[in-house]
Amino acid sequence: MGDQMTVTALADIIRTQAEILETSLPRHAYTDYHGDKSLSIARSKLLEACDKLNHLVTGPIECTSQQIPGLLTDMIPTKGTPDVMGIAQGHRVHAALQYVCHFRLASFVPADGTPITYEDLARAAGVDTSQCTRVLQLLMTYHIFREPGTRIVAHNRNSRVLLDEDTGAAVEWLTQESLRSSAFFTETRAMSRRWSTGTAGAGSNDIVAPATIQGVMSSAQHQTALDLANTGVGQSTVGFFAQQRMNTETSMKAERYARAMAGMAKRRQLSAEHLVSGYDWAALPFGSTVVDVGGGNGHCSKAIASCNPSLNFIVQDSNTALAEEVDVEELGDRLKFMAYDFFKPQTVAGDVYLLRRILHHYSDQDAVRILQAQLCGARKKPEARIVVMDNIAIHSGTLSTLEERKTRTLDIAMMALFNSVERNLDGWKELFKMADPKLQLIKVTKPLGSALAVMELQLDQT
Ligand SMILES: C[S@@+](CC[C@H](N)C(=O)[O-])C[C@H]1O[C@@H](n2cnc3c(N)ncnc32)[C@H](O)[C@@H]1O
Repeated sequence: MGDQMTVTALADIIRTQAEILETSLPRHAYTDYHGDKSLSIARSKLLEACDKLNHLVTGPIECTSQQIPGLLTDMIPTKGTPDVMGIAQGHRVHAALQYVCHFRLASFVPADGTPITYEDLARAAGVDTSQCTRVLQLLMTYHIFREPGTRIVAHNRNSRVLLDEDTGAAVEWLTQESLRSSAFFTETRAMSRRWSTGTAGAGSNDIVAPATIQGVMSSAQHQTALDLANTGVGQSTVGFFAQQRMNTETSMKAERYARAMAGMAKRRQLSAEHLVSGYDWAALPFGSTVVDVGGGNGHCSKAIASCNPSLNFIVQDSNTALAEEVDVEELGDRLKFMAYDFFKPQTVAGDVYLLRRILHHYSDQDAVRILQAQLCGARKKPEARIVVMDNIAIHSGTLSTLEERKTRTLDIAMMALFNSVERNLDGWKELFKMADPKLQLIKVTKPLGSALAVMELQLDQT
């Protein structure tokens, strides 16, 4: 769907696709298409057309061509999302959400949809009534909370998701740490460029740092925007996770991060159900052991184990506190937790080493170290597989703009948080080759509705 389409042509697409969804699915359940590909396609066509329509009607900026001569005609044909100024102000909305999460406003609004006055809500949350009202009224324009009468507020479908502890933690983390890291995004890039010693990417104005600050410089070059936002120049460059073990505040952040990850995983596109369907677990020999590396609270292993009674699972993670979270009692001895640092040589001789949502957090250099550590285990059994479930970045223009936007957003998040990257298939192949030239990618599957692909790897024994 190009930018050349007319408003009415887009409206026609919207009508056709909307009718397909409305006649096939219950109201408000347009994501519940249960593996029906045609409904999934109808939904994505509908959303794509809405986005294009919005873009076309809004234009690049909310002003008239008289105010800025030539601007509208120059800019409408370019690819992009509507209203540049609007996008540039997105952080105001994030600030409002941050406020709501910090003061737990959602928890004081009755969950059953009955309203509460702004005054009562503010009193319960211990905040200023006027501030709280202004914050909520902005969010209402984004369909988060509703105002069913004068000076009262109630939950709607969107605001209610904040009541879920994990989802609430995800929104809080995104609007706090993650938002802060975004604010330092360009500064971090500029800093590492300025302090480069004149090699790749350095410009003629680059400063060669004096020897006295070499230590700070080399650590600063590896700093992420998140490090800079949290600790300042040259401080704590050992990475987000390690940094979180430093004190009470950071351990609280670590807990919130873990919860936030669980919250993100609750989105359908990241559901563990795609891992269950995306790999032929039933084909593994009876009694096989799946090693869930960086498996967190074991929710993925639990989902696979429930459908594959002949398999055993070892969930490894550096944060063993996560093991407390998920009830795995019904699986008995089939699922065990183990403290493990995935940069250290793997000691368990498993049949499958599962790395789900691990490698995309790391630069190529560190991701190679993680893979090589797992190969120490994989070499113990000739048939052992490594299964990587992660995002595969798409080539520009191959999917809808909305799908591409998700991948590109994640890519920037990875750069800001971890100095890492969302890899396309060639990038993944290159990474595997760097880990070991004998490590072969034997299968790639992308389950319907999943944001992540399943990549199966095996060491070539010849
Ligand atoms: C994004 S979560 C992914 C969790 C799980 N695999 C999933 O797909 O939901 C990353 C996990 O890696 C763990 N982790 C981080 N650094 C680690 C390390 N050095 N060794 C082992 N686990 C680590 C974190 O505690 C967290 O549980």
